[in-house]
Amino acid sequence: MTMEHGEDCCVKVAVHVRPLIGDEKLQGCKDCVAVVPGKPQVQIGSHSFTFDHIYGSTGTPSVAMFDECVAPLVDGLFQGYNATVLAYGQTGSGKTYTMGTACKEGSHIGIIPRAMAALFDKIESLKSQVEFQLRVSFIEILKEEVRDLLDPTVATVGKVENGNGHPKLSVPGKPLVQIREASNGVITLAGSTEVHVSTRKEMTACLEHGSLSRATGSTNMNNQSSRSHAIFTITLEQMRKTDPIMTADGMPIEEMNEDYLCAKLHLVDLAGSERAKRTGSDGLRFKEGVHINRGLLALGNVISALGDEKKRKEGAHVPYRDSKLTRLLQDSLGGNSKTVMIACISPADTNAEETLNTLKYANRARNIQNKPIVNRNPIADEMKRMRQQIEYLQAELVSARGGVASDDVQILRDRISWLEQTNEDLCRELYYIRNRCQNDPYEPEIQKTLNGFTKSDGLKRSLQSTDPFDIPMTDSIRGNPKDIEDEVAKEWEHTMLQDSMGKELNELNRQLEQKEI
Ligand SMILES: Nc1ncnc2c1ncn2[C@@H]1O[C@H](COP(=O)(O)OP(=O)(O)OP(=O)(O)O)[C@@H](O)[C@H]1O
Repeated sequence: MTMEHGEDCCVKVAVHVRPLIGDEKLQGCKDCVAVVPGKPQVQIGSHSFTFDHIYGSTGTPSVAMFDECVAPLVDGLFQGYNATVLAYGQTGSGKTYTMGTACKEGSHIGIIPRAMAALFDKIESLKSQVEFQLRVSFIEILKEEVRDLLDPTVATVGKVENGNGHPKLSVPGKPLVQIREASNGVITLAGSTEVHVSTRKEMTACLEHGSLSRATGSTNMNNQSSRSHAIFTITLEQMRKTDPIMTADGMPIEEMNEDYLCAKLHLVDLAGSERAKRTGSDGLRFKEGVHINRGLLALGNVISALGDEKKRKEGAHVPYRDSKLTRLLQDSLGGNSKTVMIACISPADTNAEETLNTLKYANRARNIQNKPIVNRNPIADEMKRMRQQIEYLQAELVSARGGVASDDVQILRDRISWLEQTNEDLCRELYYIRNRCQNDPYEPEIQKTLNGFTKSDGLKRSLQSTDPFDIPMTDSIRGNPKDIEDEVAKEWEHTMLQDSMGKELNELNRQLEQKEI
């Protein structure tokens, strides 16, 4: 994916102060957090911090949080910008409540359900001009393992209160989800289920289904404590028709085009930082706590490295590889994403030390600079760049040779025009085939056949989206295997063609560079 508006933009940090809750009131805890009226400033003891927004307590009412912090990110998705919302805080401070990760019908509405509503409202208003495809994935990082919460081969066997945090039965030998970094630096998850959804109801079902599979357990600090970091990701693909550009006398300069954009929204509910003494954890809970704290420490180190202007200018190493969490959030922190961190805090005086730590952590995150970019078809962008380069070279040559354009450059120019046209056709066809796969009852068979091919992981994953709520196919409703094989072969041929076009472009680029010298 390529850069269109590579302007730096800081990670925005909001603080959400929850009210004192039942146990804290029973223990006679006092409120030790003060919000300065009319300012996004919070005080605890002698410490004072300014953030982008403060919600709850005497700050802005929590209901404004979505509109001010998250709605602009949802809008940005439609312009092709990736976004991340990250809830951070001590155990029991309200992260899951704020994100709405454990959403149930009729319960408090958190950020994720509201983001879904905003997304579908916008799709509804644009669907006459733009074609949309939506996919969701939901994973958790538990003890440094990435688990697929939408895995259709995993049977949820009911929530185990005070249990071992694994209320799931997985198929033995099934490989865990792998974190991969593509050559362009984009982080992908190999082997995680991506579910195609077309309604808000379907998306909510994915959130609820995945939340049920998430590892939770009871500790002294929270009787339903999340024992893992959970990431719910919404991928929005758009195919938009752009009008032809005309000259003043009505001649088209550029033909009507199809613009493809793809953006991801990561909604992250981190596990809470905790102290074994206070959570009363031992055995398995203690081990989980050690992993949670290790991941959060690694995240803190990444935030420190990115937030320190001097280190950033010196190009200091950012330790993304120290944990799965930081590796997965590589794009969200210091990368290609518009990011909002919501620091959740408890106002109770018994939590004052942890609250102060959360505020210090969040304060450092404010200094992180990201470079959000518009994510569109990279080959088309590369061609646009080459076309400009050719035009420039041609003009140079024409003036140097007294008005006669070089044959070589003309040949390159024709070749690029052909590649541009072919690429556009392929993209369009690929998009429609994917669309058909999604709506076609034969899809599982296509996927099965696809699995037989040895091809790049990226394509495989993009075609392997499996709906966990699908009813298994019976033999009688399966498609004609010959048609399916033809379909798959066609798709495979497209991929190979695009691949070879990419290589050819690189070669053309190299030739042009030589000519420039
Ligand atoms: N803003 C709020 N208003 C009212 N109650 C809240 C609020 N935030 C959190 N709570 C309550 O506080 C308790 C702890 O919240 P929650 O489970 O969201 O914490 P958490 O930070 O996700 O904890 P953990 O890290 O242990 O998973 C819950 O009972 C929740 O209902």
